[in-house]
Amino acid sequence: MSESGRRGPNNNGSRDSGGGQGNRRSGGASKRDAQGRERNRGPQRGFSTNAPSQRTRRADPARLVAFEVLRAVASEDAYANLVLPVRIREHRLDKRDAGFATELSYGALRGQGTYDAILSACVDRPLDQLDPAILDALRIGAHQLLAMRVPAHAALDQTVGLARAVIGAGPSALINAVLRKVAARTLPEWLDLLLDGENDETRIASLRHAHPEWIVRALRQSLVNHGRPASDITDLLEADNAAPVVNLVALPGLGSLDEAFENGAARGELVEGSALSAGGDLGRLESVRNGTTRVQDVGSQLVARAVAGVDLGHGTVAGEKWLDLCAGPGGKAALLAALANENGATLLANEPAPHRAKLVRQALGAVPESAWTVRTGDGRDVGKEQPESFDRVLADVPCSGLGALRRRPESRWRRSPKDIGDLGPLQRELLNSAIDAVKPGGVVAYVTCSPHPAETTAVVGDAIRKREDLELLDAGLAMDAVSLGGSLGAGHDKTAQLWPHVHQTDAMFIAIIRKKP
Ligand SMILES: C[S@@+](CC[C@H](N)C(=O)[O-])C[C@H]1O[C@@H](n2cnc3c(N)ncnc32)[C@H](O)[C@@H]1O
Repeated sequence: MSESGRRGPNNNGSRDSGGGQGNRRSGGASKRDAQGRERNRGPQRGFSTNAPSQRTRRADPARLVAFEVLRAVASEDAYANLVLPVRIREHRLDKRDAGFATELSYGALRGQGTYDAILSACVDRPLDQLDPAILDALRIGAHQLLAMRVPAHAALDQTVGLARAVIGAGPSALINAVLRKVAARTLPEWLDLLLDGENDETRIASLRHAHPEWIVRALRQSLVNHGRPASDITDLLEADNAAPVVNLVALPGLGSLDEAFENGAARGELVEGSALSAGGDLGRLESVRNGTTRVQDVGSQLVARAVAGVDLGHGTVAGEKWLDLCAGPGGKAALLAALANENGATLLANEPAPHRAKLVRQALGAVPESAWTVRTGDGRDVGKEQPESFDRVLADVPCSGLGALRRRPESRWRRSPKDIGDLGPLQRELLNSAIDAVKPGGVVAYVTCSPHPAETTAVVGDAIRKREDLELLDAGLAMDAVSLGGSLGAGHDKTAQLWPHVHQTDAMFIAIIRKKP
Protein backbone atom coordinates (compact mmCIF):
# COMPACT_ATOMS: atom_id res chain seq x y z
CA MET A 1 0.00 0.00 0.00
CA SER A 2 1.17 3.50 -0.76
CA GLU A 3 2.69 5.31 2.16
CA SER A 4 2.45 8.69 0.53
CA GLY A 5 2.22 10.46 3.86
CA ARG A 6 5.60 9.12 4.85
CA ARG A 7 7.25 11.47 2.41
CA GLY A 8 5.53 14.41 4.00
CA PRO A 9 6.36 16.21 7.22
CA ASN A 10 4.39 15.68 10.38
CA ASN A 11 1.37 17.25 11.94
CA ASN A 12 0.99 17.15 15.66
CA GLY A 13 -2.69 17.83 15.11
CA SER A 14 -2.91 20.17 18.08
CA ARG A 15 -3.98 23.36 16.34
CA ASP A 16 -7.67 22.53 16.67
CA SER A 17 -7.30 20.38 19.72
CA GLY A 18 -9.52 22.28 22.08
CA GLY A 19 -6.63 22.57 24.51
CA GLY A 20 -6.24 18.97 25.63
CA GLN A 21 -3.22 18.27 27.82
CA GLY A 22 -1.95 15.64 25.45
CA ASN A 23 -1.70 18.21 22.75
CA ARG A 24 0.13 20.73 24.87
CA ARG A 25 2.66 18.04 25.70
CA SER A 26 3.28 17.47 22.04
CA GLY A 27 5.27 20.65 21.80
CA GLY A 28 4.12 23.51 19.67
CA ALA A 29 1.50 24.54 17.22
CA SER A 30 0.71 22.35 14.28
CA LYS A 31 0.79 23.80 10.81
CA ARG A 32 -0.38 21.89 7.78
CA ASP A 33 1.52 22.69 4.64
CA ALA A 34 -0.11 23.78 1.39
CA GLN A 35 -0.97 20.17 0.54
CA GLY A 36 -2.48 19.64 3.96
CA ARG A 37 0.50 17.56 5.04
CA GLU A 38 2.17 18.01 8.38
CA ARG A 39 5.26 19.91 9.39
CA ASN A 40 7.13 18.21 12.19
CA ARG A 41 9.39 15.41 11.11
CA GLY A 42 10.40 12.19 12.75
CA PRO A 43 8.58 9.43 14.56
CA GLN A 44 6.81 10.62 17.68
CA ARG A 45 5.09 7.64 19.16
CA GLY A 46 4.68 9.03 22.70
CA PHE A 47 1.13 8.96 24.01
CA SER A 48 -0.74 11.34 26.22
CA THR A 49 -0.86 10.14 29.82
CA ASN A 50 -4.38 11.49 30.18
CA ALA A 51 -7.37 9.18 30.17
CA PRO A 52 -9.54 9.51 27.05
CA SER A 53 -12.20 11.27 29.11
CA GLN A 54 -9.72 14.04 30.04
CA ARG A 55 -8.60 14.69 26.52
CA THR A 56 -9.97 16.88 23.81
CA ARG A 57 -13.71 16.78 23.28
CA ARG A 58 -13.70 18.74 20.08
CA ALA A 59 -13.53 17.33 16.59
CA ASP A 60 -10.81 18.81 14.41
CA PRO A 61 -12.81 20.09 11.39
CA ALA A 62 -10.58 18.35 8.83
CA ARG A 63 -10.91 14.99 10.62
CA LEU A 64 -14.62 15.59 11.06
CA VAL A 65 -14.96 16.07 7.29
CA ALA A 66 -13.08 12.82 6.65
CA PHE A 67 -15.29 11.02 9.16
CA GLU A 68 -18.47 12.40 7.55
CA VAL A 69 -17.24 11.30 4.13
CA LEU A 70 -16.57 7.75 5.35
CA ARG A 71 -19.98 7.65 7.04
CA ALA A 72 -21.78 8.85 3.89
CA VAL A 73 -19.93 6.27 1.79
CA ALA A 74 -20.79 3.43 4.19
CA SER A 75 -24.35 4.31 5.12
CA GLU A 76 -25.70 6.20 2.10
CA ASP A 77 -23.75 4.51 -0.68
CA ALA A 78 -22.37 7.97 -1.48
CA TYR A 79 -19.39 8.63 -3.75
CA ALA A 80 -16.45 10.14 -1.87
CA ASN A 81 -15.43 12.37 -4.78
CA LEU A 82 -18.90 13.98 -4.75
CA VAL A 83 -19.43 14.21 -0.98
CA LEU A 84 -15.97 15.51 -0.07
CA PRO A 85 -16.11 18.90 -1.83
CA VAL A 86 -19.58 19.54 -0.37
CA ARG A 87 -18.40 18.80 3.18
CA ILE A 88 -15.22 20.86 2.70
CA ARG A 89 -17.40 23.82 1.70
CA GLU A 90 -19.90 23.26 4.54
CA HIS A 91 -17.12 23.20 7.15
CA ARG A 92 -15.30 26.11 5.44
CA LEU A 93 -11.95 24.34 5.47
CA ASP A 94 -9.01 26.38 4.25
CA LYS A 95 -6.69 24.97 1.57
CA ARG A 96 -4.44 23.18 4.06
CA ASP A 97 -7.22 21.56 6.01
CA ALA A 98 -8.98 20.63 2.76
CA GLY A 99 -5.77 18.88 1.66
CA PHE A 100 -5.53 17.06 4.98
CA ALA A 101 -9.21 16.01 4.85
CA THR A 102 -8.77 14.77 1.28
CA GLU A 103 -5.71 12.69 2.07
CA LEU A 104 -7.34 11.31 5.20
CA SER A 105 -10.68 10.36 3.67
CA TYR A 106 -9.29 9.05 0.36
CA GLY A 107 -6.46 7.22 2.11
CA ALA A 108 -8.71 5.60 4.70
CA LEU A 109 -11.16 4.51 1.99
CA ARG A 110 -8.53 3.18 -0.40
CA GLY A 111 -6.70 1.36 2.35
CA GLN A 112 -9.82 -0.07 3.95
CA GLY A 113 -9.04 -3.75 3.28
CA THR A 114 -5.55 -3.48 4.72
CA TYR A 115 -6.61 -1.36 7.69
CA ASP A 116 -9.45 -3.75 8.48
CA ALA A 117 -7.01 -6.68 8.51
CA ILE A 118 -4.82 -4.77 10.98
CA LEU A 119 -7.77 -3.65 13.09
CA SER A 120 -9.05 -7.24 13.20
CA ALA A 121 -5.81 -8.18 14.90
CA CYS A 122 -6.39 -5.46 17.52
CA VAL A 123 -10.10 -5.91 18.30
CA ASP A 124 -11.45 -8.80 20.34
CA ARG A 125 -14.50 -9.38 18.12
CA PRO A 126 -15.28 -9.54 14.41
CA LEU A 127 -15.24 -6.04 12.89
CA ASP A 128 -18.81 -6.43 11.58
CA GLN A 129 -19.96 -6.57 15.20
CA LEU A 130 -18.64 -3.06 15.83
CA ASP A 131 -20.86 0.00 15.45
CA PRO A 132 -20.08 1.09 11.86
CA ALA A 133 -19.36 4.64 13.04
CA ILE A 134 -16.71 3.31 15.47
CA LEU A 135 -15.18 1.26 12.67
CA ASP A 136 -14.94 4.35 10.46
CA ALA A 137 -13.29 6.31 13.28
CA LEU A 138 -10.80 3.45 13.72
CA ARG A 139 -10.02 3.44 9.99
CA ILE A 140 -9.37 7.17 10.12
CA GLY A 141 -7.11 6.68 13.12
CA ALA A 142 -5.28 3.80 11.43
CA HIS A 143 -4.58 5.80 8.28
CA GLN A 144 -3.12 8.67 10.29
CA LEU A 145 -0.97 6.33 12.34
CA LEU A 146 0.24 4.07 9.54
CA ALA A 147 0.38 6.16 6.38
CA MET A 148 0.26 9.87 7.24
CA ARG A 149 2.82 9.84 9.97
CA VAL A 150 0.76 12.00 12.21
CA PRO A 151 2.44 11.53 15.61
CA ALA A 152 0.72 8.80 17.57
CA HIS A 153 -0.40 11.07 20.40
CA ALA A 154 -2.03 13.49 17.96
CA ALA A 155 -3.72 10.74 15.96
CA LEU A 156 -5.01 9.22 19.19
CA ASP A 157 -6.12 12.42 20.87
CA GLN A 158 -7.77 13.78 17.80
CA THR A 159 -9.51 10.56 16.83
CA VAL A 160 -10.73 9.98 20.37
CA GLY A 161 -11.85 13.64 20.49
CA LEU A 162 -13.70 13.14 17.23
CA ALA A 163 -15.38 10.00 18.58
CA ARG A 164 -16.40 11.77 21.80
CA ALA A 165 -17.84 14.67 19.83
CA VAL A 166 -19.75 12.75 17.19
CA ILE A 167 -20.32 9.19 18.43
CA GLY A 168 -20.39 9.58 22.22
CA ALA A 169 -18.18 9.22 25.26
CA GLY A 170 -18.63 5.44 25.57
CA PRO A 171 -16.70 4.30 22.49
CA SER A 172 -13.72 6.57 23.13
CA ALA A 173 -12.04 4.13 25.52
CA LEU A 174 -12.35 1.31 22.98
CA ILE A 175 -11.01 3.52 20.17
CA ASN A 176 -8.15 4.66 22.38
CA ALA A 177 -7.21 1.08 23.30
CA VAL A 178 -7.42 -0.25 19.75
CA LEU A 179 -5.43 2.60 18.21
CA ARG A 180 -2.72 2.18 20.83
CA LYS A 181 -2.31 -1.40 19.61
CA VAL A 182 -2.28 -0.25 15.98
CA ALA A 183 0.38 2.34 16.81
CA ALA A 184 2.66 -0.30 18.29
CA ARG A 185 3.88 -1.23 14.79
CA THR A 186 4.62 0.57 11.54
CA LEU A 187 2.72 -0.40 8.40
CA PRO A 188 5.61 -2.53 7.03
CA GLU A 189 5.83 -4.29 10.41
CA TRP A 190 2.09 -5.00 10.38
CA LEU A 191 2.26 -6.31 6.81
CA ASP A 192 5.19 -8.58 7.66
CA LEU A 193 3.30 -9.90 10.67
CA LEU A 194 0.03 -10.49 8.82
CA LEU A 195 1.75 -12.04 5.81
CA ASP A 196 4.11 -14.25 7.80
CA GLY A 197 4.11 -17.67 6.10
CA GLU A 198 1.88 -16.47 3.25
CA ASN A 199 3.00 -17.70 -0.20
CA ASP A 200 0.01 -16.79 -2.31
CA GLU A 201 1.11 -13.85 -4.50
CA THR A 202 -2.43 -12.60 -4.97
CA ARG A 203 -3.10 -12.49 -1.24
CA ILE A 204 0.21 -10.77 -0.63
CA ALA A 205 -0.46 -8.12 -3.31
CA SER A 206 -4.03 -7.70 -2.06
CA LEU A 207 -2.92 -6.86 1.49
CA ARG A 208 0.17 -4.88 0.55
CA HIS A 209 -1.61 -2.72 -2.03
CA ALA A 210 -5.11 -2.64 -0.57
CA HIS A 211 -7.07 -4.17 -3.46
CA PRO A 212 -9.56 -7.03 -3.14
CA GLU A 213 -8.04 -10.33 -4.28
CA TRP A 214 -10.47 -10.72 -7.19
CA ILE A 215 -9.40 -7.32 -8.55
CA VAL A 216 -5.70 -8.21 -8.24
CA ARG A 217 -6.40 -11.37 -10.26
CA ALA A 218 -8.58 -9.51 -12.81
CA LEU A 219 -6.01 -6.75 -13.34
CA ARG A 220 -3.16 -9.23 -13.72
CA GLN A 221 -5.18 -11.13 -16.31
CA SER A 222 -6.04 -7.84 -18.05
CA LEU A 223 -2.37 -6.87 -18.29
CA VAL A 224 -1.49 -10.15 -19.97
CA ASN A 225 -4.57 -10.01 -22.22
CA HIS A 226 -3.47 -6.58 -23.46
CA GLY A 227 0.11 -7.64 -24.10
CA ARG A 228 1.85 -6.46 -20.94
CA PRO A 229 3.84 -8.59 -18.48
CA ALA A 230 2.03 -9.91 -15.41
CA SER A 231 4.87 -8.42 -13.36
CA ASP A 232 3.44 -4.94 -14.11
CA ILE A 233 0.80 -5.65 -11.49
CA THR A 234 2.71 -4.06 -8.59
CA ASP A 235 3.19 -0.79 -10.50
CA LEU A 236 -0.44 -0.81 -11.56
CA LEU A 237 -1.74 -1.37 -8.03
CA GLU A 238 0.54 1.39 -6.74
CA ALA A 239 -0.67 3.75 -9.47
CA ASP A 240 -4.26 3.03 -8.34
CA ASN A 241 -3.28 4.23 -4.86
CA ALA A 242 -1.72 7.50 -5.98
CA ALA A 243 -3.75 10.68 -6.30
CA PRO A 244 -4.25 11.41 -10.01
CA VAL A 245 -3.18 14.75 -11.44
CA VAL A 246 -6.19 16.74 -12.62
CA ASN A 247 -6.09 17.17 -16.41
CA LEU A 248 -7.69 20.01 -18.34
CA VAL A 249 -8.82 20.21 -21.95
CA ALA A 250 -9.43 23.38 -23.94
CA LEU A 251 -12.36 22.72 -26.29
CA PRO A 252 -10.88 22.97 -29.80
CA GLY A 253 -11.78 26.20 -31.57
CA LEU A 254 -13.53 27.52 -28.44
CA GLY A 255 -11.23 27.44 -25.42
CA SER A 256 -7.71 28.43 -24.46
CA LEU A 257 -5.35 27.09 -21.82
CA ASP A 258 -3.58 30.45 -21.35
CA GLU A 259 -5.44 31.26 -18.13
CA ALA A 260 -4.65 27.78 -16.74
CA PHE A 261 -0.95 28.21 -17.63
CA GLU A 262 -0.92 31.63 -15.94
CA ASN A 263 -2.24 29.86 -12.84
CA GLY A 264 0.55 27.31 -12.78
CA ALA A 265 -0.81 24.50 -14.99
CA ALA A 266 1.74 22.58 -17.05
CA ARG A 267 1.37 21.74 -20.74
CA GLY A 268 0.08 18.19 -21.29
CA GLU A 269 2.57 16.03 -23.12
CA LEU A 270 0.29 13.27 -24.42
CA VAL A 271 -2.37 15.11 -26.34
CA GLU A 272 -2.90 18.50 -27.98
CA GLY A 273 -4.92 21.10 -26.05
CA SER A 274 -4.41 19.47 -22.65
CA ALA A 275 -2.84 20.69 -19.41
CA LEU A 276 -1.99 19.31 -15.98
CA SER A 277 -3.65 21.46 -13.35
CA ALA A 278 -1.55 22.92 -10.52
CA GLY A 279 -4.41 22.05 -8.12
CA GLY A 280 -6.64 24.30 -6.06
CA ASP A 281 -10.15 25.43 -6.85
CA LEU A 282 -10.48 25.36 -10.64
CA GLY A 283 -13.73 27.31 -10.37
CA ARG A 284 -11.59 30.42 -10.02
CA LEU A 285 -10.67 30.15 -13.72
CA GLU A 286 -13.10 32.03 -15.99
CA SER A 287 -12.38 29.56 -18.82
CA VAL A 288 -13.51 26.68 -16.57
CA ARG A 289 -16.57 28.60 -15.37
CA ASN A 290 -17.69 29.34 -18.93
CA GLY A 291 -17.14 25.71 -19.98
CA THR A 292 -14.61 26.30 -22.77
CA THR A 293 -11.94 24.60 -20.65
CA ARG A 294 -12.97 21.41 -18.87
CA VAL A 295 -11.58 18.88 -16.44
CA GLN A 296 -11.03 15.64 -18.36
CA ASP A 297 -8.69 12.71 -18.01
CA VAL A 298 -6.14 12.58 -20.83
CA GLY A 299 -7.24 9.02 -21.63
CA SER A 300 -10.74 10.27 -22.40
CA GLN A 301 -9.31 13.10 -24.50
CA LEU A 302 -7.23 10.67 -26.54
CA VAL A 303 -10.16 8.35 -27.11
CA ALA A 304 -12.52 11.13 -28.25
CA ARG A 305 -9.90 12.60 -30.58
CA ALA A 306 -9.10 9.14 -31.98
CA VAL A 307 -12.80 8.60 -32.91
CA ALA A 308 -12.93 12.00 -34.61
CA GLY A 309 -9.59 11.45 -36.34
CA VAL A 310 -10.14 8.08 -38.08
CA ASP A 311 -9.67 8.49 -41.83
CA LEU A 312 -12.88 7.32 -43.51
CA GLY A 313 -11.38 7.82 -46.93
CA HIS A 314 -13.33 10.88 -48.06
CA GLY A 315 -10.78 13.45 -46.95
CA THR A 316 -13.07 15.68 -44.88
CA VAL A 317 -15.48 15.23 -42.00
CA ALA A 318 -17.63 18.19 -43.12
CA GLY A 319 -21.28 17.15 -43.28
CA GLU A 320 -20.70 13.99 -41.25
CA LYS A 321 -23.15 12.81 -38.58
CA TRP A 322 -21.66 11.60 -35.32
CA LEU A 323 -23.33 9.72 -32.46
CA ASP A 324 -22.29 9.44 -28.80
CA LEU A 325 -24.50 6.53 -27.73
CA CYS A 326 -23.83 6.66 -23.94
CA ALA A 327 -23.03 10.31 -23.40
CA GLY A 328 -23.68 11.10 -19.72
CA PRO A 329 -22.28 13.09 -18.01
CA GLY A 330 -20.93 14.53 -21.25
CA GLY A 331 -17.14 14.72 -20.98
CA LYS A 332 -16.33 13.07 -24.30
CA ALA A 333 -19.48 14.52 -25.91
CA ALA A 334 -18.23 18.06 -25.20
CA LEU A 335 -14.89 17.39 -26.88
CA LEU A 336 -16.56 15.57 -29.80
CA ALA A 337 -19.12 18.37 -30.26
CA ALA A 338 -16.35 20.98 -30.30
CA LEU A 339 -14.42 18.95 -32.91
CA ALA A 340 -17.62 18.47 -34.92
CA ASN A 341 -18.35 22.20 -34.73
CA GLU A 342 -14.83 23.05 -35.87
CA ASN A 343 -15.05 20.73 -38.87
CA GLY A 344 -18.62 21.10 -40.08
CA ALA A 345 -20.00 17.84 -38.62
CA THR A 346 -22.89 17.40 -36.12
CA LEU A 347 -23.21 15.27 -32.98
CA LEU A 348 -26.20 13.45 -31.49
CA ALA A 349 -25.51 12.79 -27.80
CA ASN A 350 -27.73 10.08 -26.31
CA GLU A 351 -28.25 9.37 -22.62
CA PRO A 352 -31.16 7.50 -21.00
CA ALA A 353 -31.02 8.92 -17.46
CA PRO A 354 -32.80 12.32 -17.53
CA HIS A 355 -30.59 13.87 -14.83
CA ARG A 356 -27.48 12.75 -16.71
CA ALA A 357 -28.92 14.00 -20.02
CA LYS A 358 -29.23 17.37 -18.28
CA LEU A 359 -25.53 17.17 -17.38
CA VAL A 360 -24.76 16.42 -21.04
CA ARG A 361 -26.64 19.58 -22.10
CA GLN A 362 -24.65 21.57 -19.52
CA ALA A 363 -21.37 20.06 -20.73
CA LEU A 364 -22.24 21.00 -24.31
CA GLY A 365 -23.31 24.51 -23.30
CA ALA A 366 -20.13 26.20 -24.56
CA VAL A 367 -20.43 24.63 -28.03
CA PRO A 368 -22.71 26.36 -30.59
CA GLU A 369 -26.09 24.59 -30.59
CA SER A 370 -26.02 24.14 -34.35
CA ALA A 371 -23.39 21.42 -33.81
CA TRP A 372 -25.26 19.12 -31.41
CA THR A 373 -28.54 17.60 -30.20
CA VAL A 374 -29.22 15.64 -27.02
CA ARG A 375 -31.52 12.61 -27.12
CA THR A 376 -32.86 11.23 -23.84
CA GLY A 377 -33.45 7.53 -24.44
CA ASP A 378 -32.15 3.98 -24.40
CA GLY A 379 -29.12 3.55 -26.62
CA ARG A 380 -30.26 0.04 -27.49
CA ASP A 381 -33.10 1.53 -29.56
CA VAL A 382 -31.01 3.90 -31.65
CA GLY A 383 -29.78 1.22 -34.06
CA LYS A 384 -33.38 0.21 -34.89
CA GLU A 385 -34.73 3.75 -35.00
CA GLN A 386 -31.91 5.27 -37.02
CA PRO A 387 -30.21 2.44 -38.92
CA GLU A 388 -27.12 3.21 -41.01
CA SER A 389 -27.36 6.92 -40.17
CA PHE A 390 -24.02 7.91 -38.61
CA ASP A 391 -20.47 8.19 -39.92
CA ARG A 392 -18.85 7.83 -36.47
CA VAL A 393 -20.33 6.29 -33.35
CA LEU A 394 -18.81 6.34 -29.87
CA ALA A 395 -20.14 3.55 -27.63
CA ASP A 396 -18.60 4.45 -24.26
CA VAL A 397 -20.62 1.79 -22.47
CA PRO A 398 -21.43 1.42 -18.76
CA CYS A 399 -18.67 -0.70 -17.22
CA SER A 400 -17.17 -1.79 -13.92
CA GLY A 401 -14.81 1.22 -13.80
CA LEU A 402 -11.85 -1.00 -12.84
CA GLY A 403 -9.72 1.38 -14.90
CA ALA A 404 -10.53 4.40 -12.73
CA LEU A 405 -9.93 3.06 -9.24
CA ARG A 406 -7.50 5.88 -8.43
CA ARG A 407 -10.34 8.39 -8.86
CA ARG A 408 -12.97 6.54 -6.84
CA PRO A 409 -11.34 5.43 -3.62
CA GLU A 410 -14.26 3.38 -2.32
CA SER A 411 -15.24 1.63 -5.54
CA ARG A 412 -12.80 -1.28 -5.27
CA TRP A 413 -14.53 -2.45 -2.07
CA ARG A 414 -18.02 -1.98 -3.53
CA ARG A 415 -17.59 -3.83 -6.77
CA SER A 416 -17.85 -7.60 -7.08
CA PRO A 417 -17.09 -10.10 -9.86
CA LYS A 418 -20.85 -10.41 -10.37
CA ASP A 419 -20.98 -6.79 -11.62
CA ILE A 420 -18.75 -7.74 -14.54
CA GLY A 421 -21.03 -10.62 -15.55
CA ASP A 422 -24.16 -8.50 -15.07
CA LEU A 423 -22.88 -5.73 -17.35
CA GLY A 424 -22.01 -8.08 -20.25
CA PRO A 425 -25.48 -8.32 -21.90
CA LEU A 426 -26.01 -4.51 -21.84
CA GLN A 427 -22.52 -3.88 -23.23
CA ARG A 428 -23.19 -6.34 -26.10
CA GLU A 429 -26.62 -4.89 -26.90
CA LEU A 430 -25.25 -1.34 -26.95
CA LEU A 431 -22.39 -2.34 -29.24
CA ASN A 432 -24.83 -4.10 -31.60
CA SER A 433 -27.06 -1.03 -31.63
CA ALA A 434 -24.03 1.14 -32.42
CA ILE A 435 -23.12 -1.18 -35.29
CA ASP A 436 -26.69 -1.02 -36.65
CA ALA A 437 -26.63 2.79 -36.40
CA VAL A 438 -23.37 3.29 -38.30
CA LYS A 439 -23.36 3.78 -42.09
CA PRO A 440 -21.48 1.32 -44.29
CA GLY A 441 -17.96 2.75 -44.49
CA GLY A 442 -18.33 4.36 -41.04
CA VAL A 443 -16.73 3.44 -37.70
CA VAL A 444 -17.85 2.46 -34.20
CA ALA A 445 -15.48 3.04 -31.30
CA TYR A 446 -16.22 0.66 -28.43
CA VAL A 447 -14.78 2.18 -25.26
CA THR A 448 -14.64 1.16 -21.59
CA CYS A 449 -12.99 2.58 -18.54
CA SER A 450 -12.01 -0.94 -17.61
CA PRO A 451 -9.26 -3.20 -18.94
CA HIS A 452 -11.15 -6.38 -17.91
CA PRO A 453 -11.17 -8.87 -20.84
CA ALA A 454 -14.82 -9.76 -20.18
CA GLU A 455 -15.77 -6.13 -20.79
CA THR A 456 -13.30 -5.38 -23.57
CA THR A 457 -11.92 -7.93 -26.02
CA ALA A 458 -14.62 -10.55 -25.32
CA VAL A 459 -17.44 -8.12 -26.16
CA VAL A 460 -15.72 -6.86 -29.29
CA GLY A 461 -14.76 -10.40 -30.39
CA ASP A 462 -18.38 -11.58 -30.07
CA ALA A 463 -19.67 -8.68 -32.21
CA ILE A 464 -17.07 -9.16 -34.94
CA ARG A 465 -17.64 -12.92 -35.14
CA LYS A 466 -21.40 -12.49 -35.61
CA ARG A 467 -21.26 -10.43 -38.79
CA GLU A 468 -19.25 -10.54 -41.97
CA ASP A 469 -19.40 -6.85 -42.79
CA LEU A 470 -17.18 -5.74 -39.89
CA GLU A 471 -13.43 -5.33 -39.54
CA LEU A 472 -11.20 -4.11 -36.74
CA LEU A 473 -9.12 -1.04 -37.55
CA ASP A 474 -5.83 -0.65 -35.69
CA ALA A 475 -6.87 1.35 -32.61
CA GLY A 476 -3.24 1.61 -31.43
CA LEU A 477 -2.37 3.48 -34.64
CA ALA A 478 -5.51 5.64 -34.35
CA MET A 479 -4.50 6.66 -30.83
CA ASP A 480 -0.89 7.31 -31.89
CA ALA A 481 -2.17 9.54 -34.70
CA VAL A 482 -3.77 11.93 -32.18
CA SER A 483 -1.02 11.74 -29.55
CA LEU A 484 1.67 14.41 -29.35
CA GLY A 485 4.59 12.00 -29.07
CA GLY A 486 3.25 9.84 -31.88
CA SER A 487 3.81 6.56 -30.05
CA LEU A 488 1.80 5.64 -26.99
CA GLY A 489 2.61 1.95 -27.10
CA ALA A 490 -1.02 1.22 -26.22
CA GLY A 491 -1.86 -1.02 -29.17
CA HIS A 492 -2.21 -4.80 -29.02
CA ASP A 493 -4.04 -7.11 -31.45
CA LYS A 494 -5.58 -4.05 -33.13
CA THR A 495 -7.21 -2.81 -29.91
CA ALA A 496 -5.62 -0.25 -27.56
CA GLN A 497 -5.37 -0.12 -23.79
CA LEU A 498 -4.07 2.80 -21.73
CA TRP A 499 -2.70 2.22 -18.21
CA PRO A 500 -2.35 4.44 -15.13
CA HIS A 501 1.17 3.15 -14.41
CA VAL A 502 2.37 3.61 -18.01
CA HIS A 503 0.44 6.58 -19.41
CA GLN A 504 -0.70 8.26 -16.16
CA THR A 505 -4.26 8.08 -17.51
CA ASP A 506 -7.29 6.03 -16.54
CA ALA A 507 -7.12 2.50 -17.96
CA MET A 508 -9.28 3.26 -21.02
CA PHE A 509 -9.85 0.55 -23.64
CA ILE A 510 -10.76 1.29 -27.25
CA ALA A 511 -11.55 -0.89 -30.24
CA ILE A 512 -12.44 0.70 -33.58
CA ILE A 513 -14.80 -1.35 -35.74
CA ARG A 514 -15.41 -0.42 -39.36
CA LYS A 515 -18.55 -1.44 -41.23
CA LYS A 516 -17.37 -2.42 -44.67
CA PRO A 517 -18.77 -0.22 -47.45
C1 LIG B 1 -19.13 5.25 -19.05
S1 LIG B 1 -20.47 6.31 -18.91
C2 LIG B 1 -20.23 7.37 -20.27
C3 LIG B 1 -19.26 8.48 -19.98
C4 LIG B 1 -19.35 9.59 -21.01
N1 LIG B 1 -19.12 9.10 -22.34
C5 LIG B 1 -18.39 10.72 -20.71
O1 LIG B 1 -17.30 10.77 -21.30
O2 LIG B 1 -18.73 11.59 -19.89
C6 LIG B 1 -21.80 5.30 -19.43
C7 LIG B 1 -23.12 6.03 -19.58
O3 LIG B 1 -24.03 5.11 -20.17
C8 LIG B 1 -25.30 5.38 -19.68
N2 LIG B 1 -26.20 4.25 -19.96
C9 LIG B 1 -26.64 3.29 -19.12
N3 LIG B 1 -27.51 2.48 -19.76
C10 LIG B 1 -27.59 2.93 -21.03
C11 LIG B 1 -28.35 2.54 -22.16
N4 LIG B 1 -29.19 1.50 -22.12
N5 LIG B 1 -28.21 3.25 -23.30
C12 LIG B 1 -27.35 4.30 -23.36
N6 LIG B 1 -26.62 4.71 -22.33
C13 LIG B 1 -26.74 4.04 -21.17
C14 LIG B 1 -25.07 5.67 -18.22
O4 LIG B 1 -26.16 6.40 -17.68
C15 LIG B 1 -23.77 6.46 -18.27
O5 LIG B 1 -24.07 7.83 -18.32
